[in-house]
Amino acid sequence: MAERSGIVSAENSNIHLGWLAQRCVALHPQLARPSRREIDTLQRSIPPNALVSGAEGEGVEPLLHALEAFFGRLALEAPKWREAPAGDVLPMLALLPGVGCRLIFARTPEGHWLIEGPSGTQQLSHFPQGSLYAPIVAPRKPSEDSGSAFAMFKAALWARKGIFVQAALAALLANMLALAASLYSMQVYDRVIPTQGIATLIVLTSGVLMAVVLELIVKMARSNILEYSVTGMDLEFSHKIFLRLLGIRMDQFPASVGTLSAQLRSYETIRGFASSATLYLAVDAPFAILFLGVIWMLAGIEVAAIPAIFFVIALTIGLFYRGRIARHAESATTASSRKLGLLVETVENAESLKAMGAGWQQLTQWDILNRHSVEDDAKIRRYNEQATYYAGFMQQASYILLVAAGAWVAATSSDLTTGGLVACSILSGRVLGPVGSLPGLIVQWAHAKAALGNLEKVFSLKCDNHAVARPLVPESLRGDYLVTGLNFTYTGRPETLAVKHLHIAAGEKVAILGPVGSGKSTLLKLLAGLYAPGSGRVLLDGLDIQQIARSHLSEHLGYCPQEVRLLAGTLRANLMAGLSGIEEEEILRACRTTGLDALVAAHPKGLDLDIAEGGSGVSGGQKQLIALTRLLLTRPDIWLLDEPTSAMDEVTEHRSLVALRNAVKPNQTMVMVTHRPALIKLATRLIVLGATGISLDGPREAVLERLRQGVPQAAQAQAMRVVVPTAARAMKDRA
Ligand SMILES: Nc1ncnc2c1ncn2[C@@H]1O[C@H](COP(=O)(O)OP(=O)(O)OP(=O)(O)O)[C@@H](O)[C@H]1O
Repeated sequence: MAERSGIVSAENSNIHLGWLAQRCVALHPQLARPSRREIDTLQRSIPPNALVSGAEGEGVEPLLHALEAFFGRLALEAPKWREAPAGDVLPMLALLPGVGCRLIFARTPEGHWLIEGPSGTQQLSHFPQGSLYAPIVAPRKPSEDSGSAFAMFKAALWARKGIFVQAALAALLANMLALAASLYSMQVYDRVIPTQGIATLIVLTSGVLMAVVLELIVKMARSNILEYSVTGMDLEFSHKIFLRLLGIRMDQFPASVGTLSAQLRSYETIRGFASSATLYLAVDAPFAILFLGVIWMLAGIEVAAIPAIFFVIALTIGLFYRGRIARHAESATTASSRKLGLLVETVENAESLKAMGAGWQQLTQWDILNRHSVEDDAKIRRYNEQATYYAGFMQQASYILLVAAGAWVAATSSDLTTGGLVACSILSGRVLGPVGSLPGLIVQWAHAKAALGNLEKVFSLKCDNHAVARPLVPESLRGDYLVTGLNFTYTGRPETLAVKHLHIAAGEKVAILGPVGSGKSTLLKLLAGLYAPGSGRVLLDGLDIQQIARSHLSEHLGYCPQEVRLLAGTLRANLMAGLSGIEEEEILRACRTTGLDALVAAHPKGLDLDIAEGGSGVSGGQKQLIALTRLLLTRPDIWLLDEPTSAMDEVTEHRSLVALRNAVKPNQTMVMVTHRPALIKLATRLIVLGATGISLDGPREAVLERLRQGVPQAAQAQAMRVVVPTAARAMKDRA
């Protein structure tokens, strides 16, 4: 990276990431525009003095980091900063001290630079000293790693092909140098001992020692090169896999958290295989042919044939064990994933298990799974040992037979000298050496293959904005929903929801009612774009919601889940999750509105009170208060609430409803799922779900009246028993 301390002067107000994003997308329409919140977060990470004079580069690092993240978010190639503009790679991004962040578009025939900023275009004859420039380059082809785990690994290896070529060259050199040792022995036996040539011995020994030292250096260098690239791959993989996890569409999420985490961790096994020393030994295997060639030259084909035959036999035995080892490795990997799943489930539900006295069931399952994985491991170990013993036996037998054949050739003809025989015996060890490492390699390969299969399962899950090349980022969202021909089914379940036609106009306040399990939450998740319908469409403002960028939906849609889960950290961090630039006073104001201030005031740490993973240590009602307060802080355009007050007492619920009533603007759409009569008061329209989809839909009073008169289905009537009379009474009271 270029020297940066030269960047001085100017104001941060001249760095407009919003404008820059717009221009970049105009230049490369295939780029996905980041959401306003993402841009805002990056903009805030740039200190005010990022390009300010006298600060001697202070603030420049965060600016460059922010721009790097910005380029990454746009899927542009990382900026490669230069100290001079280049006419042949325009347009370029320019950080101009005293001017700001600009785009250089062209150079006029008079030699002036045409630059563009948020307030328009201008010409500059020269740039201020200390400016930095980076070309804006979109990737030549979309990243290949989105399809499968294998494609991701392949792309990462391909990107580092230069390093592997270097490693292969180092292997070639190391093996050529290894030849020197065997040829040295030959010269000592044939030339030095018969002639007592001590001077020759000293020269030869010095030469071969140098060769051996060189071999060591080359091997160390090779190992360092590979280690460096493996570390880089490791960071890349873990980042991409986590990103993939974050992108999985919610209806695709596997039911077992433990199994999913085990699958995600599989990459560690693959990484272990890629970085294993045994793999590097395998690189030496092709050189066996070189050594066989030298043996052939020194002793003839009959001697060279012996290590060649044993090489083939050892290889065949290794491959024979491959299938067995692979089979057990696969089932051991599956068992270990399921063990982790069971472990996570047990820890998460420890309280319920204890209360129900069902711990022994988990223990039985644990023991069964454990037995499977221990048996598989034992079998793999046994096969590995057997294969290793066979390989060792092959090496010894090859050595003995080679010496015997060589001695026979030497005794019956003058084609082979004693020195030649010694050299051949050393080289035969080199031929069979890599085969000795084969069993270990097979075991690691089998585990890596099973792990890859596991990871592939995660990669086969559909992501948000699945198959949408360029997710839409509309300027605003009004909240006009149109659902047509919708069908939704959870994997392995009967159809959960069918909605032929549903229109919710922008600004409507809708409550969804219905019996337990009728699909209310599912419908809300479909309206939030968290789930994609199996068939039919959910249109938001006339756009297919699945085509709107997920980050954009998260920014504009306030979704409050039925079961609130909190993140490990502080209360403040939970209230601010995904948000930035919110002042403490604003947080406290929101807390006062919902009544969360009581929790803040009761704790000596206030907003910094610690929250454990999943939110344990906070009551159900408090969790809902936290979720609601956070929702108020996000100031969404559309409100989707799934039983937001179900765990609250009446007073808290009343306060929350007042807060909601004040926060939701008349032109904003609000859809609530509820069993609570109090919440219905906020709605002007009620939708009742039955077993077959929407059974009633209309203005609140009309629907309540219908429900009181007689409900279409018995099950529905039961669900309405609580809601209807109380809500109707409440409305009568009001009237
Ligand atoms: N993740 C899931 N995997 C499989 N089936 C599910 C899943 N979530 C819900 N279901 C099933 O889908 C149906 C509808 O569930 P949903 O949560 O939408 O109902 P609901 O009307 O919101 O119920 P409740 O009033 O109890 O909250 C139920 O039969 C439920 O068992």
